[in-house]
Amino acid sequence: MSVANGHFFVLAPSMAILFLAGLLGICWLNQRQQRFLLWQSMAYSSAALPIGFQSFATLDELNRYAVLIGACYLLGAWCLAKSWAERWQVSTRPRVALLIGAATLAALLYHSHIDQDVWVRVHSFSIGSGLVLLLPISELLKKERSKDWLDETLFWSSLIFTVFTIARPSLIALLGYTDLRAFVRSPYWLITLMSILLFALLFTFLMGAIAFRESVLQLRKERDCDALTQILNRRAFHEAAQLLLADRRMYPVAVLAGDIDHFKHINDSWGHDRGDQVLQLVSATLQRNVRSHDLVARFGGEEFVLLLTRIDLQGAEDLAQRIRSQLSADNSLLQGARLTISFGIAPVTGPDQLDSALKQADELLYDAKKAGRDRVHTAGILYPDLSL
Ligand SMILES: Nc1nc2c(ncn2[C@@H]2O[C@H](COP(=O)(O)OP(=O)(O)OP(=O)(O)O)[C@@H](O)[C@H]2O)c(=O)[nH]1
Repeated sequence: MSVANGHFFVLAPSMAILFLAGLLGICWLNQRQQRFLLWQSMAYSSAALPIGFQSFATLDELNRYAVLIGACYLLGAWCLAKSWAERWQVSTRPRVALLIGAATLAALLYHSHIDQDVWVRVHSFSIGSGLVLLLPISELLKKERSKDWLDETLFWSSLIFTVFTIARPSLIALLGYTDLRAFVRSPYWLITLMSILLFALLFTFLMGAIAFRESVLQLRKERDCDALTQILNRRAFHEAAQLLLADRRMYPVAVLAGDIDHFKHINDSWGHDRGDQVLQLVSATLQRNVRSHDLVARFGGEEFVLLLTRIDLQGAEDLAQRIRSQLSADNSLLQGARLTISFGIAPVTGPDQLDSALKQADELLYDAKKAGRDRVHTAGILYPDLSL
């Protein structure tokens, strides 16, 4: 690559990095949640400008603007560190980063205006940027890392890039490329450009893939979960229940239909917000009492459904009674009043029979309400008709 090959070719690497910056910026603008995309976009923009300038500059101009160029690269390194930190939820230690930046700029100033030495400048800049990148990595090492393969790849790529940033001048010197007189046409600059471009592509791919997966997970959660209580909604319950019921090892299975008693009265007396808190308390209590392979769902209003696996009807009834007594003992939300709930319980004998089991549990729940509420009615047991 040389200036003689035309302006476009010389500017191609910086344009490519600017293009990636734009791409990441657009991705961030679309949902404005994953800020690591924004920081990465800013990192690429900060690096693309000096790369473009250096592709044209003479050695004399490089000496004159060394501090400005260094400041842009350092800012880019800090933005990239910030994007990793944002993803890992760690600090970039801004004060330490500022100190490293100041020391690097001082070295660049000295070796560009007092004792001109391009090699020392190149080394100072590489070490300074590398140390800034190392800050979030060292913070991440203090806490437990995610075992997810994309996050693991991001961590190792970040570490390799940081080590490479620090050691790049020495590595290129090992190849014998130490002549920096015609800087922009030197093999040093070519190798540097190519490696920056490759890493920029790698990080764009990784961060893009992480952002895409997060968005899909978020959408799936919004589709499957009730917004207020964060438990399954009716549609997701049916989908998950069919999967569970197809596994013979899960039997015996019982379905519980639960309904908070006099919920309208709770809303009317304590307000709708308190009603919402009661719904959250009930769903938390239900979840606390079931096992990991059981299902808890809100079917709407104050109506909940549980699918309990590897449990007989007696066990399911004991569990419903336990939930009932835990809720009525908790008077944190309804001072001076008891929070009660009624349940109907029916067995499920196969995937095709879920709907009829739900219907039966609903009828038993209706009977429990009629019989005075705050009680559990289980299939196969005759209860006295208290409504008479
Ligand atoms: N706070 C709150 N209230 C809700 C929500 N969804 C439904 N409701 C209210 O829940 C109440 C349900 O009232 P009803 O169906 O009469 O039931 P109930 O008062 O519990 O009576 P029983 O079930 O017979 O004991 C209605 O007033 C709805 O407005 C919600 O998401 N939040």
